[in-house]
Amino acid sequence: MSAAIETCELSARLGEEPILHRIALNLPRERWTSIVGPNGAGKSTLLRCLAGLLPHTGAVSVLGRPLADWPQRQRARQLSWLGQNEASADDLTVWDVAMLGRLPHQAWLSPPSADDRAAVERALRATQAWDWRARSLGQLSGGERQRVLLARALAVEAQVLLMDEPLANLDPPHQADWLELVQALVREGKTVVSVLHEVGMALHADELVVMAQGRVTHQGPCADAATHRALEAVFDHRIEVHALQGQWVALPRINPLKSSHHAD
Ligand SMILES: Nc1ncnc2c1ncn2[C@@H]1O[C@H](COP(=O)(O)OP(=O)(O)OP(=O)(O)O)[C@@H](O)[C@H]1O
Repeated sequence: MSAAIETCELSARLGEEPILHRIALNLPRERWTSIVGPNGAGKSTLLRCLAGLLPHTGAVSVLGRPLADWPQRQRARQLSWLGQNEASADDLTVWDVAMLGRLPHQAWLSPPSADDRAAVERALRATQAWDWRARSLGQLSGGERQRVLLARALAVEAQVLLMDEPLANLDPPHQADWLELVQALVREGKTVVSVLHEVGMALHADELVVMAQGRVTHQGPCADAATHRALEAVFDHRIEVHALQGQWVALPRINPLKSSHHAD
């Protein structure tokens, strides 16, 4: 299957600091890929490079075309972005925030079309944010706000969605909703690439990219034993991957000596 995103010798710096080191990736189309790894591994930096938000060296191509060759608006229609702790205008209404996702579809200063309004409604309903559409973003809780930002990313109706920590602040039912949403997007033929700290959630993806110290240490299907071993290794064997009721789960590995006082 052809790649949604390919990188070759991708390197990036933040300030003077080299952060990503010659990353080669091939992320399949119509699949969900999760990027995991310890704090500071460079996951967000990689995702920002894939989105064209950070200067880098080496090559990145999206849907078979080098990132730099895409006209900006066209790229913004094909590549949707949900960032981590994004600053957004608190006084905008939820409806207006979601409508920002339609900007790449709109002519300069023209009002939203019926298609734009329909896409925004679908997106707000999909994240159960529709009832808040007249409220301002600043009046929402962290998790509610995250669902509105997710709706904005969905409203783009892009072919490829890049999401950095999309589960931040979401309670368990809404995390499960997010999983179903991503699976539905993939069934529709979209490609999703997410950075996730919740390893158990990441294991629901089709593919896993494991990162440490600015490098990819493993890429493979989530169901593969080799992927599980790479995951356990990158987290210093402080987690163990097990099968449970048809799902993969990551359990913390607790040192019995250190925790023995709990049993006293
Ligand atoms: N402005 C900066 N200048 C230099 N180094 C930076 C800068 N911003 C971030 N870094 C460093 O870059 C590295 C990669 O950061 P990045 O946010 O990509 O990691 P991450 O894997 O997403 O981490 P986390 O899991 O903690 O979110 C970290 O070691 C971080 O300290």
